[in-house]
Amino acid sequence: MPLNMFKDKDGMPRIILTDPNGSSVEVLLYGAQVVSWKNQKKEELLFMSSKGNRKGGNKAKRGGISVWFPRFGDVSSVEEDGLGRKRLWSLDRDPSPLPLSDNHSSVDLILKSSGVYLKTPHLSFEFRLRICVSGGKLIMIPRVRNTDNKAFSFTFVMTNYLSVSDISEVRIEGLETLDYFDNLINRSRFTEQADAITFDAEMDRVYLHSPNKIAIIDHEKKRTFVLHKNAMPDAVVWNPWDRKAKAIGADLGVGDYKVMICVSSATIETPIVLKPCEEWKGYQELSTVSSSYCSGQLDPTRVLYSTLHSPC
Ligand SMILES: O=P(O)(O)OC[C@H]1O[C@@H](O)[C@H](O)[C@@H](O)[C@@H]1O
Repeated sequence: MPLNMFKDKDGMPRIILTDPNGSSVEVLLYGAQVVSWKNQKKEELLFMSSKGNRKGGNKAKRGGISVWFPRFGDVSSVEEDGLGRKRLWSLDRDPSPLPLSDNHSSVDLILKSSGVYLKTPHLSFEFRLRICVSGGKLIMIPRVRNTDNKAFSFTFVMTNYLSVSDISEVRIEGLETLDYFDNLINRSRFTEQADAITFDAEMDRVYLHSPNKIAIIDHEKKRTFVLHKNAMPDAVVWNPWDRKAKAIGADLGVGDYKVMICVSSATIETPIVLKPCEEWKGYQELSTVSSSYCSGQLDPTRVLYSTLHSPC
């Protein structure tokens, strides 16, 4: 299936995957960041910042999908915090044993600790990421292997910046009644009381033990994103709203917060622990359905708890 690899104007290797129905995904090898996901009609489904690159040695723009590994938001270890997004990945020439099926386009990437420069070199891992577009769905399968002779623990987040028409018209279903840490109130723990999550101010929450399907409903666009995940029990919901967007400044446009929502697959509360040679495998699938699937018509048992049929 078509895979087009080229260098962009900054000399950065990029890959474009196109599936038979015309959907496409674009990936930067720097940080293994997905910077575009387009449907058959060539509409962009991911948000990318209208401003320049991030600060602090990260050569990528804010937006798309990127992975936080081996630490998420860990101020005690700036070097390890989001390490995977600050390095150049390689094509994985030996991606077995994941099976492949027809009608998809995929790429396998790898980041090895042996190729990663650290001031405090004590990590030993192989991080593989399969990115696949199939029937318009964007599937990402991360795998982390401990290549050390002692146990290794890590937290993991797959940050999904979704493009929405107007954040005030967005509703998230699947997180109601869950406990969450509120990052805006010193990570205090609360229980969600609302029927669904809606937005009228900054939000930065880690929902715990979330179901494996979450619906992000864009009323104005009459489109619902379905986030389907496995082995990542938490979900981060983030929108900076106007004040934080201004404070972020350099890599986020002032009005960008209105047309984006971050809903991320995560494992934060309980870090993953791998014994020597053990491997962890996650799964994330993003798809869209039309508004017939929107609020009030969501069948929670069918939608939120249905099983996965991965083509990748
Ligand atoms: O830095 P990313 O991956 O774009 O994540 C989006 C945001 O997610 C939030 O949860 C964090 O508190 C922010 O600091 C972060 O910027």
